[in-house]
Amino acid sequence: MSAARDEPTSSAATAEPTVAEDAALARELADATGAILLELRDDTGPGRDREYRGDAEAHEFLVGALQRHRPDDAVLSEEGTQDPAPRRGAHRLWIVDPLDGSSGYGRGGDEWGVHVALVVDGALVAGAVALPARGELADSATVAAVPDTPADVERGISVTVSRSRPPVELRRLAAAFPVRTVARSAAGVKTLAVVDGEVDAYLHSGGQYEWDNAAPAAVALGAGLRVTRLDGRPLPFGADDPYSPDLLIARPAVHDAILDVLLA
Ligand SMILES: Nc1ncnc2c1ncn2[C@@H]1O[C@H](COP(=O)(O)O)[C@@H](OP(=O)(O)O)[C@H]1O
Ligand SMILES: [Mg+2]
Repeated sequence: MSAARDEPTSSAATAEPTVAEDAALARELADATGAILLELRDDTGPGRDREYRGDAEAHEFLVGALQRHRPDDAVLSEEGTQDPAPRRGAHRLWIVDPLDGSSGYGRGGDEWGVHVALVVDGALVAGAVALPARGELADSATVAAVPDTPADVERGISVTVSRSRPPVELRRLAAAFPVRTVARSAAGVKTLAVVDGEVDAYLHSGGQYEWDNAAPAAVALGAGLRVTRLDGRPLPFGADDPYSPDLLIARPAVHDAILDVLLA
């Protein structure tokens, strides 16, 4: 994450929000979108109608608020246009998932969230994840650091994975050391389980999009976790095609232990 943009500037012409200001805005808007979703949940019965209304109303509020607060910035939202032309080459691009885990939201569980992230010149600089039904809210600037304690592979590693689409790589990991699998819905729920120290790693493969993982990645990086693709490369953000097939989020010692197995 860039520190240089935190430097104060005296020139109004070049003034741009600081990283801390952008992270605070991400947090404020994730929280406010979450409040709208909680109210809608309480006003509607479980089912597809709640899910579709949640997606649509969260998108409308969140994208409208970003346009008011940051009128010069581009926005990529899961529920918005997928045409890359309006955001191609944008200096500042917000990547948002107004409702991640929407089917769980429709059913009435607590595994869903709101993602708000900012990419500047292709680099992920700020983000926030709200898990309103779980009372959790985290942003990249204020999240506490996760201690990089050693990976005790002999005792085993806990890995959180998609409830509906667990990664095939689990089998290779389980052949190398004991693995405790924790199935959860929603990328933000799984990421905050690593940030909170409840599990050692979040592993996903088989498909995802930048709106699913940009804000979780920003919060994880802010907490000192390592975030990469399963081949060890950093996750790219702001591409024309927002498809983002796989990821691994873990503290560095655990990340090394897992990639040692996956890349062997
Ligand atoms: N194989 C896949 N292809 C496309 N998207 C996927 C996917 N696996 C997970 N996702 C998306 O990643 C998010 C988290 O998924 P999961 O809960 O399974 O971990 C969900 O976003 P949405 O709920 O916003 O659609 C889901 O649609
Ligand atoms: Mg999503």
